[in-house]
Amino acid sequence: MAASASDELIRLYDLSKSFRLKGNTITALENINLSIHEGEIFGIIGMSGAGKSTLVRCINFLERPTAGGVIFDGQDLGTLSPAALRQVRRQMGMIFQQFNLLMQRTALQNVCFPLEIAGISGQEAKKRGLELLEIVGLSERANAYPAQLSGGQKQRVAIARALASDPKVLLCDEATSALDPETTDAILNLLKDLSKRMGLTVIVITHEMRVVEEICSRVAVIADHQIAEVGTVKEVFTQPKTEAARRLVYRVEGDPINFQQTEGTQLRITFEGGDAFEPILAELILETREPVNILHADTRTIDGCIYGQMVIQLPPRSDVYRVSEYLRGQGVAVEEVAAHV
Ligand SMILES: Nc1ncnc2c1ncn2[C@@H]1O[C@H](COP(=O)(O)OP(=O)(O)OP(=O)(O)O)[C@@H](O)[C@H]1O
Repeated sequence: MAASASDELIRLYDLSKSFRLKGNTITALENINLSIHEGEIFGIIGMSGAGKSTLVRCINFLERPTAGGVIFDGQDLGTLSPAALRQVRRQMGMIFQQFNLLMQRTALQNVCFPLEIAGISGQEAKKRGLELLEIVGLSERANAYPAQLSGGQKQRVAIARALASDPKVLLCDEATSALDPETTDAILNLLKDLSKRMGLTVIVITHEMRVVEEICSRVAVIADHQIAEVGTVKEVFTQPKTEAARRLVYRVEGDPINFQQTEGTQLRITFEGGDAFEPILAELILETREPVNILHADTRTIDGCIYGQMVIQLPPRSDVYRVSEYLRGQGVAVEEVAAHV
């Protein structure tokens, strides 16, 4: 669904950021233009050093852009007084890879901290803090100290704390990068749920493609400090247009496959949104009685549909025509990439 201009929560315009370091100028971001809509989960991906963290810190003006600016909910942050900027920042929660909890305070006290700073009374802050811990599924650990919590639990506390000021957007800087895959899934589900239930806009900075696949609706690829590509996750992950996006999405440059030395015939199968490949291959083997060997697979499941490529090998003297026709009949594109007898 196309977003209307009124859906826009954040606009970055002509934004550049450079740092001065020992007489040298280091460019972190160059001429970034980006619009983020209310209620969406937006991913920002890029190689290390591309400028992702700087971008997120410019969004909430922890870093002031060197040129261009940020419009948040209709207000140009560069024009605000320090007090007005502090007010706006309260609408932008942030979570980090290392959680950044206060170690001498319990989970509940951590969540209450921003409420107390905002002048809310102890009793009221405690009540709200407990509600927030309930929302993130951690009520029973309210009195535990961070050292007594697992990584996933610490991140839940950090999320509850970030939600305390009732923000419009949650900025997540590599928020799941220190977590194991199972805990990552649990945190991603929580973020998805919060976005859906509270209409929260979430911006996810990550180097993990699967995080973007799992929760984001749109994604921007940053390369060499600029936006290389922006689009829906489906568009960017299935048909990356730039080399930078291809490198990230496929994790390789150019054509990743070279199995010229392998015996038999190799077929490249391209999936463009059909059902999972396991049943297709199982049926293929049953139907044609050919022993198919998977040489390479780089596929992704998005919205329950499969995209990407796979190279299969058939032994010498196989009925390649029959196998190809069977696969085409299942709606996948097939192309012979090598044949050796
Ligand atoms: N405070 C700073 N002073 C000087 N240079 C900086 C500063 N912050 C970032 N940079 C530089 O800006 C560039 C972008 O850094 P940034 O941390 O935004 O990249 P990143 O994409 O988040 O990388 P990573 O994934 O490794 O965290 C890098 O060259 C970095 O060294």
